[in-house]
Amino acid sequence: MQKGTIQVQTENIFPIIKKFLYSDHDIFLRELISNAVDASQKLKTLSSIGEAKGEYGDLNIEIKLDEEKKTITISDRGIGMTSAEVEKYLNQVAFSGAEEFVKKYKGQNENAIIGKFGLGFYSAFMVSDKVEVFTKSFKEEAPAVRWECDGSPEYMLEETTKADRGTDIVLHINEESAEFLDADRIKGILNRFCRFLPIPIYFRHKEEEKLEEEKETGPINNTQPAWKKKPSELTPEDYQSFYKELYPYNEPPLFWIHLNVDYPFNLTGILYFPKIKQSYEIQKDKIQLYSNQVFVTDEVKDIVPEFLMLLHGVIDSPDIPLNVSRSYLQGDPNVKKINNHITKKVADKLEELFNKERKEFEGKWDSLGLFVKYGMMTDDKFMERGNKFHLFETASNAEGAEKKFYTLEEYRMAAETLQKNKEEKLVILYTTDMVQQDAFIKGAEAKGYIVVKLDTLIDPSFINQMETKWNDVHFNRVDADIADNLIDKQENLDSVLSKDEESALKGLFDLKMPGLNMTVEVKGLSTDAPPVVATRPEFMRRMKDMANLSGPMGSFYANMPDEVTLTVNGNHPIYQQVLKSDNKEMKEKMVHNLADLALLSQGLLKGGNLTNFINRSVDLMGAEQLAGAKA
Ligand SMILES: Nc1ncnc2c1ncn2[C@@H]1O[C@H](COP(=O)(O)OP(=O)(O)OP(=O)(O)O)[C@@H](O)[C@H]1O
Repeated sequence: MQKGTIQVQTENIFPIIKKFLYSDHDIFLRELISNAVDASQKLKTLSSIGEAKGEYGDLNIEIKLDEEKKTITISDRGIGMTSAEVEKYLNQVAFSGAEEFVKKYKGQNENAIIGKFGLGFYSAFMVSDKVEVFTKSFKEEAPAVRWECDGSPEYMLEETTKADRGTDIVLHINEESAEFLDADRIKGILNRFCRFLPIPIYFRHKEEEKLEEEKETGPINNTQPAWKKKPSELTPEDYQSFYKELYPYNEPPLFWIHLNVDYPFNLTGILYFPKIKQSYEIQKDKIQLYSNQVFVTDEVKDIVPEFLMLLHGVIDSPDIPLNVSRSYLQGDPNVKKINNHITKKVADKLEELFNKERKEFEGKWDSLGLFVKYGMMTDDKFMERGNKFHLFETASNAEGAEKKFYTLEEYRMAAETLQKNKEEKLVILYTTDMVQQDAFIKGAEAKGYIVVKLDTLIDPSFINQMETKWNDVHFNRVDADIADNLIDKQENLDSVLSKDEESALKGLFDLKMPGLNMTVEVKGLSTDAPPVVATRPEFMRRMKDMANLSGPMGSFYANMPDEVTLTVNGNHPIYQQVLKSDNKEMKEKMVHNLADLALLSQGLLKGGNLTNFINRSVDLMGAEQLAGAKA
């Protein structure tokens, strides 16, 4: 037997390491199993080049929990270690690593440290009072050895007997880590970190002694996950079922992108576009990051562009270290490259779908639109690509009307002659609510304008941003003005009324209503246009919309009265009667009702104003009936 002192100067590194790593003790299992996987794969490689002799048999890794003895054992049938290798790798490499760690980061901020350092083998001491290693090298002449250490720099190394090649790491779980003596807890960790490891992993614990039986039920991991296969080997069903494996409760994805890069960095993975019905359903952090099939994290913030966090799936890159942290990733040049690559691939895929299967693409626009718009807003490179396949969906309530989709260029071509304003900008008319704004949509369509639907949560910001990015385009909500004025061509419209009649009419509409700041104008619209149209200037309405969202400016705008323009249609026949009538009270009531009806259609008639309208309407009905009875 050999006793020795591990070559470190700092006497008490373990308390420090324990403290630093406190936040995620679970990873000890990932680290030790990763080592076991490495050892198994090294054996495969050595055997394939003829350096390890004979059949290597099965290379299964076994995790055994013994609640009574309070141990967790990780066993592999990999290359194992000779006595000299144990000295070298466990006493020198692993522990000098630990010492370096302490020297470098003592006294520093905890978050900055975790992730900059491979935790490796000594992470075993986060949860153990004592660690034993039984190992037998694949080199046949080498005897098996047992190594033991209680976390102090003293260790013990002796020859032992071990039937099989490989390594057993026995962790004597310490008092504070008793939680890991629970089978469900261990299963949970295995599921998280080891689900797609390339070597079969079996878990057994004392109460389920029958390992053979368990073997029949199969390993806990899928050793050949879809992303590791060639796209040509996979059917759409394979992709779908892999998605189901990752997210059992989700609806099937819309489509996917298989990533496969060798140069200048190594990356594989599958990204899925999920079905999203509403923007509030969006869940970020669904993409899982792996390093050689070892789960690293599902916080992919710095690897995947912000807007693509809406995607689901898996990214695997050995160029990303196991112990990633935010601060580490931000400084990593590979991460930036990976980021750009993913953005490009996603744009390629969308463009391809758009070009080859436009109908299908349009059918998925409800969900796709969110990614595309979000991407165009946050990433100028992506916007350049997106300009080609971003779609506007038409809004039409007309009977039998079919949904149409326009790219920006197509919209421009179709609307250019009618929808250019006096500054030569293309005016895109949109609705945020097809039901509420029905009358306005119909009015605009009657003039030959094309109204599109921009009714999702991100559309208001999308509109604002695209107006600055597409510099010859202006957006106008379809109810921002009467149809004649929507495009702002500054054409003069005359009514059939004389100047005197117009000002008399305008006077009648000089109504004072709390909470509303009204401007009245008399115009000559067509006779079948409504008698009064209430509109809200685009700018003010946007301000109000923003007010609902945030900040001190928000509450400033929220408290401002609603700006409304009442456009009185001088050509409407009803005014001939109104102007002729001597009944002042009746006239005033009618005019007020006409104004209220217009406000009602804009959702601006509230509170006392609404009550007055109801009462007045009841009054008017009575009066009319009475008038009818007299005659
Ligand atoms: N199960 C095992 N079988 C054979 N060798 C092992 C085993 N576990 C550890 N080793 C040896 O001990 C060395 C040190 O392990 P450790 O986990 O500390 O570092 P690492 O695996 O090299 O790097 P990392 O810090 O990324 O884990 C390994 O490189 C390997 O040579």
